[in-house]
Amino acid sequence: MTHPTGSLLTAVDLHKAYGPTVALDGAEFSIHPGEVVAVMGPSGSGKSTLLHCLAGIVPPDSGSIRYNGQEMATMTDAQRSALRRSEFGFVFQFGQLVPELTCVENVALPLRLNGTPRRTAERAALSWMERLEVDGLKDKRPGEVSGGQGQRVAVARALVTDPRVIFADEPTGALDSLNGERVMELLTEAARTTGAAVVLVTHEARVAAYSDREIVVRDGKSRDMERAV
Ligand SMILES: Nc1ncnc2c1ncn2[C@@H]1O[C@H](COP(=O)(O)OP(=O)(O)OP(=O)(O)O)[C@@H](O)[C@H]1O
Repeated sequence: MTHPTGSLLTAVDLHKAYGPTVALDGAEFSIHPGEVVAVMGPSGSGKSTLLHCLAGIVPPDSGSIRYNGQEMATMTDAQRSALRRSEFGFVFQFGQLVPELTCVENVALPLRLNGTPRRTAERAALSWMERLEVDGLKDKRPGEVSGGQGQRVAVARALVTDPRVIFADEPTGALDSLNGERVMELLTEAARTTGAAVVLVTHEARVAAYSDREIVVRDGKSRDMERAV
């Protein structure tokens, strides 16, 4: 298997084991700029491991991952973490907002970590919070907002650096269906306006319906599903 051309992020023949547990067993992946790809599959099939490998958080035991044509394994740790800070955005199941910071400080955090001055960072953060309809919560702390509101704050934080790829691991997993759908609508709409690609891990067909394409992971192996509609 070779890397497909024209893709932004590709993985070929990924293997990863945790001790005796095989998490990835020859998984493949590719995503184009601006594409929303849902990674589906049963619990324990290797979805999160695939996402962590693609994002350069966990190194695979073997196989190849390329971002923008560059082999991830040949990057230094510093290069990989710079990539995560500037090119990638992350949304997890439980927002993982910093409880001590206000919502606007949380959204501004990735820019602050990249060295952007506070005022500029918070101005950009607020404009993303407006788009995610949570600007009214700017001075509240994560403990004072609802689950759905917190996830929208987390989506704003993932988008604030204008990433090329957004990794979303069960972003609606802790939400009721109405809130979940709103988060998905806002996330995919925002990604389409900025041209970011979205890697969306979910086991819910309703959430995957927001994607352009689905990949099913089973026992660490992946299969590309052509969407009928
Ligand atoms: N850090 C780890 N240490 C040990 N085993 C792990 C670790 N991470 C994942 N695993 C194991 O690897 C396999 C794949 O896990 P992974 O979390 O990738 O699956 P998943 O499809 O995302 O599951 P879920 O839908 O339940 O989140 C599972 O058997 C899991 O127990």
